[in-house]
Amino acid sequence: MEDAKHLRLILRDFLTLNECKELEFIHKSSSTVGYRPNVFSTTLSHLIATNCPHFIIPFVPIRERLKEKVEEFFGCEYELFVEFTGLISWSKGASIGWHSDDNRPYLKQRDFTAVCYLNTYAKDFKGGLFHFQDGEPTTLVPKAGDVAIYTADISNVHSVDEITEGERLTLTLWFSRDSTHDEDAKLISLLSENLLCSSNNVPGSKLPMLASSNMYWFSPEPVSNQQSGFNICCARIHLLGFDIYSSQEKSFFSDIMILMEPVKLARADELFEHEFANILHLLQGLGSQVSSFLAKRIDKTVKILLRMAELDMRKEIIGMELNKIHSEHQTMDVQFSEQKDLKGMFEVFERRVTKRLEELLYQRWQKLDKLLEEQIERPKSLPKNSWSNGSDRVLLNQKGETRDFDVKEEIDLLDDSTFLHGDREKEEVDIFGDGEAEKVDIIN
Ligand SMILES: O=C(O)CCC(=O)C(=O)O
Ligand SMILES: [Fe+2]
Repeated sequence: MEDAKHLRLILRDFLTLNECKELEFIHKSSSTVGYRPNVFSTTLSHLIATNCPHFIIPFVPIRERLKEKVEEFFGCEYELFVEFTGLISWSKGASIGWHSDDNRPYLKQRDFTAVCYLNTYAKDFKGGLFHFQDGEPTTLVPKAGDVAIYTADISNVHSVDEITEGERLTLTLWFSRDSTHDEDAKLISLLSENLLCSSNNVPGSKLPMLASSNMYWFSPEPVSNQQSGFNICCARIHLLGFDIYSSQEKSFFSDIMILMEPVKLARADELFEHEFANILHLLQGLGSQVSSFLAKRIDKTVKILLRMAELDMRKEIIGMELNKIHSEHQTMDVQFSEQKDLKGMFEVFERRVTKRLEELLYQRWQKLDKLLEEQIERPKSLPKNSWSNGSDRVLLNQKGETRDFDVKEEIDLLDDSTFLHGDREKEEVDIFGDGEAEKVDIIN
């Protein structure tokens, strides 16, 4: 970095692994689709908007420490302002070509960048190496805890290789000398609005808001050989070691209605009491809801929860794998004791467990995917005799005239077993029995 033309600073182990894990947990439970394909982000304003402001707590000391480092390294005479803070994850297929971080007119306020790596190249993902176009170092290999700090201008043009496997996670901050771009000011105003709107007396007011319905992941994994979409929320709930319980359905995967119906959160044989509006809501509630059962300090709890969840999931799979190996090879003990290279043996076992973990999750996701497709394809028909004639629904025909809908006979002109008395809002039917198809909107 000693090159004055390319001011940059690489700090090793700036964050502890626990800090990395904690931020990862927050991202996994709260992220939303990002600014580009295969990118997810969790911004602080998103956390406030979804009623999870407590998740900001772990960011605060990290932001402060980073700001001090940046001010010190660049010899800033005046205080800097954090312009943006976000957790950003890139999954397979994401990359970014040569650019500087202030390369748009609306980004000119960005003076310095800090990228904290929250997970590790080769261990958690493949691809995703960072390169500077000029000067030293040329390539950075992301490692959990390390930070890269550089100026946001053209003296630090950089790129990131395409992710080829796994998910790469960073905490990215931009700093500005311009106080009008102070992220804190925006956050404080959002927080005060949020406080004004929520009442502590209302039960459940501390619960997260519904997530946006675009929390969807279109996985480019070759597993299903197609760009199939599956719900990242389910995947993430399971990755975090929890289960979903629906009072409507005994078995979670028996019906995709779970996306639309109230659900509860479960872990092992513990069922948490609160009922969430749907699975998206539950995912957001995961951190805050469970934490209140266990401890007051959210940051500590999240760490504990994360570790428990990981251990549980691993333990379960290790147990299953061992049983399988045992039944496959009655002579397992002999085989193992013959192994001299214990480390090698452990690595093989680890790989096997990890592979099994991935397979299991994919199986679940694929099953869910199939159910989702079935649900979409299944016509929403109701048996004719399940509704009574003389309905008081109001119809709007193509001419814009409204009239009461007095059902005599409903003819399925589309031949798709879909009748007006499904919950479709538009249908083409011969509603008055004169052989003429009418396009109608149902008003209520
Ligand atoms: O994640 C990184 O290593 C850098 C990302 C980057 O260049 C950007 O978001 O502008
Ligand atoms: Fe960049």
